[in-house]
Amino acid sequence: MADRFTKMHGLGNDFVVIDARETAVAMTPARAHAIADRRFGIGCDQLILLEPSVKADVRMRIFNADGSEVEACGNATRCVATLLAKPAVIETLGGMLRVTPADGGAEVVLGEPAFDWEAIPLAMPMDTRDMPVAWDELEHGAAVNVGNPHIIFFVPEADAVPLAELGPRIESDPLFPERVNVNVASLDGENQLQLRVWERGVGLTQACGTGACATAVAAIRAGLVASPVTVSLPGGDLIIRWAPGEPIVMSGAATRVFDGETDWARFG
Ligand SMILES: N[C@@H](CCC[C@H](N)C(=O)O)C(=O)O
Repeated sequence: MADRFTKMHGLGNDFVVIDARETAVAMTPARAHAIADRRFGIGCDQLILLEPSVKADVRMRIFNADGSEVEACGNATRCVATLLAKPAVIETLGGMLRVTPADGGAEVVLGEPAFDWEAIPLAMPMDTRDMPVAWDELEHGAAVNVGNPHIIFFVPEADAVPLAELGPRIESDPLFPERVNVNVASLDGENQLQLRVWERGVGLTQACGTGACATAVAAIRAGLVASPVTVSLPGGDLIIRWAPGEPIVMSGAATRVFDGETDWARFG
């Protein structure tokens, strides 16, 4: 039997989106991992499963390429918003997201960021504005949870950081009981940041929407920039708006690549 999916990306962060709102598709970490595999599967950074929701217009489940099911994905949320093609509320493990499709992309209203060490979560109490931590040249991170956990390092030159080496070490450090997404950012003009992200459960990606949100929030909190902030990632730019006590708003592009058919049974 042919099963349908849509291949999409948000600034090069790519997804296999399965619309299971009418016909259920069983998903397990092993199956998601097999589908995401770029050699033997379809290939993607995240697998996105759309299911019916009793609380919102749709429920969006997010699986990283390693098969782990996670709470949030900013770029995929914009992609799903364009598929829904009208203003909607999307239920995720990380909270309810309000989305509005816009020309070539979408605007997403995420919840308010969390800063308490327990909410990141961290393994021990710590000031999340300026953490007394260091992994080689990456020191004094800031931690923010925007539905999923992030650590952010502000550095003179984001491109110069050996993130492929430091990212996996930090992601799996015991300080982060649920692992962490690792962001390195540098100031790139007034209210502009350059960002690279090592994503939990994936590795280096072309863009990370929640990473852009967490980094902009940490930079605003540190007084480095003012909202709105332009965050430039290897795959393109996102605009992030935020003020203390308010939800984060992210705007950016979303791209439909192709509609495909397969047989989910071949992925276990
Ligand atoms: N690419 C995403 C983030 C996906 C989830 C992340 N890897 C995690 O494990 O939390 C984005 O655009 O936000």
